[in-house]
This record gives sequence, structure tokens and C-alpha cells, in this order.
Amino acid sequence: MLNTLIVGASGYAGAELVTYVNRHPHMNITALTVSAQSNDAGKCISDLHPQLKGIVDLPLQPMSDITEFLDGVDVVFLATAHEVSHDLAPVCLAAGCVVFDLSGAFRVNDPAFYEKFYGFTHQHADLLAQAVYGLAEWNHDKLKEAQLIAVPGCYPTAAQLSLKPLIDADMLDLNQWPVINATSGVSGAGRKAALSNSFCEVSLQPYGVFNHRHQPEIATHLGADVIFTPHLASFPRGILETITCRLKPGVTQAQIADLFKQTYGNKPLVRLYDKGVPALKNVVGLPFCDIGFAVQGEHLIVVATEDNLLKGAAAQAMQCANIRFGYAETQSLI
Ligand SMILES: NC(=O)C1=CN([C@@H]2O[C@H](COP(=O)(O)OP(=O)(O)OC[C@H]3O[C@@H](n4cnc5c(N)ncnc54)[C@H](OP(=O)(O)O)[C@@H]3O)[C@@H](O)[C@H]2O)C=CC1
Ligand SMILES: CC(=O)N[C@@H](CCC(=O)OP(=O)(O)O)C(=O)O
Repeated sequence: MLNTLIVGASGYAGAELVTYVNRHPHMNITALTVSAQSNDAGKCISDLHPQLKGIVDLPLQPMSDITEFLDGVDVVFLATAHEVSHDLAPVCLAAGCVVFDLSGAFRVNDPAFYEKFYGFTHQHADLLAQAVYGLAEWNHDKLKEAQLIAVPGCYPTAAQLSLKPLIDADMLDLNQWPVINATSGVSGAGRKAALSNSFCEVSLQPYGVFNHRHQPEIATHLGADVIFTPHLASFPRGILETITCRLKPGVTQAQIADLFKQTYGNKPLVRLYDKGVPALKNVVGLPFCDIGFAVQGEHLIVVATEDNLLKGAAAQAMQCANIRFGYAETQSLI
């Protein structure tokens, strides 16, 4: 049994991890923690997230010093804000734990990126170099050896799963940067109340135009520039990305279909559409990324959907953990 600590368990991604870890046959929850000053300290997780009632009724423990929670712990999931993960991950690693960080704190091996896009000075260049990027379908071998896994952002997961095979197979004319138009539900912004995320404020609007931190995350890991425009829409969860690209002359629909099948045919958490394109409702609550596409002449449109809290966060973290420890990739997820 892997003794497993979930930090930030009261949040949206944390609560999903609680479900997954609880039903994992080889994992055991040691504690669920929140910040020392949390309004939810001492509350039962299932009072906050009643879907867990009768399944996990553990308390949320206030945490001022994480070392008090690390005795005998094998695995730590950090479902915390970037700066919090940045500070906690080194402590967990020093205690010998394998760390799955859902934040952006270790995703890009470039301290200047954090200064510019995250607004803080990264203190752990060594860990940036050591962290394995947890795009699970692509980093299987590195994940098996990893101590620190940086689980990708929600938008970057769907974008990279769609574009990486095409770019690696040299099928795109990258003189036209792929254009990723992405729409997310409000849970993408986390559980904390904010005016910009409140019911009457949210409609449908682009944000972070030309400056969202996921643009450089996507471009760095793809090794190609992209235009990325996120939109916030008035539904609770899910992401749909419509990605427009130009094909190299002569590339056909059949070649793209073959490429996606070769790449993901044996990957259980990516579902390919033979016909048509996916809709959000078919992935919400599920750990998949669904991908469909259409071609007209040299133009390609790929559509990808996922649940931002699952394949975009908690499910991918668990998928990485399954790979890391040699369990079936879908263990506890399906
Ligand atoms: N929501 C999404 O779709 C996705 C989120 N992510 C990333 O995952 C992480 C979690 O996101 P999300 O679940 O949405 O966030 P939430 O805001 O919903 O949850 C954050 C959690 O962290 C806790 N927390 C805050 N400060 C500390 C601290 N110092 N020590 C311990 N716990 C703390 C909060 O509790 P309290 O404040 O009460 O202490 C809460 O439990 C973030 O880094 C986010 O960027 C990644 C992909 C998708
Ligand atoms: C709707 C919404 O606000 N979404 C978040 C993305 C959440 C996520 O995946 O991202 P990180 O882990 O990189 O923070 C945003 O745009 O900041």
C-alpha cells in the first residue's frame, strides 16, 4: 500500500483526487490537509463535497508544517496554488516522497518563465531541471523514474494531445501558427470565491488574450509557436478546444486518421472520433480526452474535449501515479 497525503484536499481538484485515491486498491489516504488559516479546517470533507458522503468522511486538517504529515508517507499530491506547491514540493522530496504537483510550479524548466508569467521568483532551478512533465501519453518512460511530476495545465493537456502527434510527424505547415480557441467552465478557476467567477458575472468571454501563462507552457513542450485564446463560459466544468492548423501540401485526412490511431489507439484515456467531433457533455465527470477532426484542402480543424478537473488535473495526476508505480494506467479512474 502506498501511503498517500492529499494537500489542498478541499479544492475542486483535491476533492477529485480524494475519490480516486480512496478507490485505488494500492493507495491509502494518510491525511487530507488545507492551509493553517483555512475556513474549512476541521470540517469533514464530505460536508464540503457531499458526493463523498459515506465514502470518505475524513476531516480536513490545518497544516502549518507539512513535515508533521510526512511520516511514513510514500506519495504526496499537491492540489495547491503555484506558490504553495513551489514551497512544499522540496520538503516532500527531502522526506523521500514521490510528489505529483497539479500546479504550474514545476512545468517549465526556465526560471525566467516564472518571473514573467507567474509573478514570483523561482527558488528551485534544480527541481525545475529534475521535474518530469506529466503529459501521461507522451512521457511514460520518464514518469516511471520520476520523483517530482509536474502535472500539465488543463488547457495544455488537450492542446498538446491534439497537436503533438501532428507536429512530431511533420504534417503541419508551421508558418501558420496553430490557433487554439479554448473554452472552459468556471471550476477551472478553483473553488475560492471571486467576483469575476460569480454567477451573474460569467457569460462567455475571452481572457488572457496573448498573455495567458498556458501559451508558453504549450509552445515550450510542443517546440512550436501557437496562438492560444482561452474563454470563460457559464458552465461548471469541462474544456472544449477548437484548434485550426494548416497542413503541409499533400497531407490527407486518411494520413491524419492513421497518425492519431497509431499514436493513441492503445492509449485508454484518449478517445478518437472516427466521424464528427466531440461534445463537452460526453467527457464531463470522466477521465478522458476526446479528439476528433475535419480536413478541407490544406486546412485542419481538431476538436478536443476533457473535464478540466479530471484529464485536465486529478485524473491525469492519478494516471501518472499509476504509470510511476506500475499499475494499470486506468486504475481507479474508470
Ligand atoms: N481547477 C482546475 O481546472 C485545474 C487546476 N489546476 C491546478 O491545481 C491546483 C489546485 O486547483 P483547484 O483545485 O482548482 O484550486 P482550489 O482553489 O479549488 O483549491 C486549492 C486548495 O488548496 C488549499 N490551500 C491553500 N493554501 C494552502 C496551503 N498553504 N497549504 C495547504 N493547502 C492550501 C485550499 O484550501 P484553503 O484555502 O481553505 O486552505 C484548497 O483546498 C492549482 O495549482 C491549479 O492551478 C490544474 C489543472 C486544472
Ligand atoms: C477558467 C480558468 O480560470 N482557468 C484557469 C486555468 C486552470 C489550470 O489548469 O491551470 P493551472 O494549473 O495552470 O493554474 C486559468 O485560466 O487560470
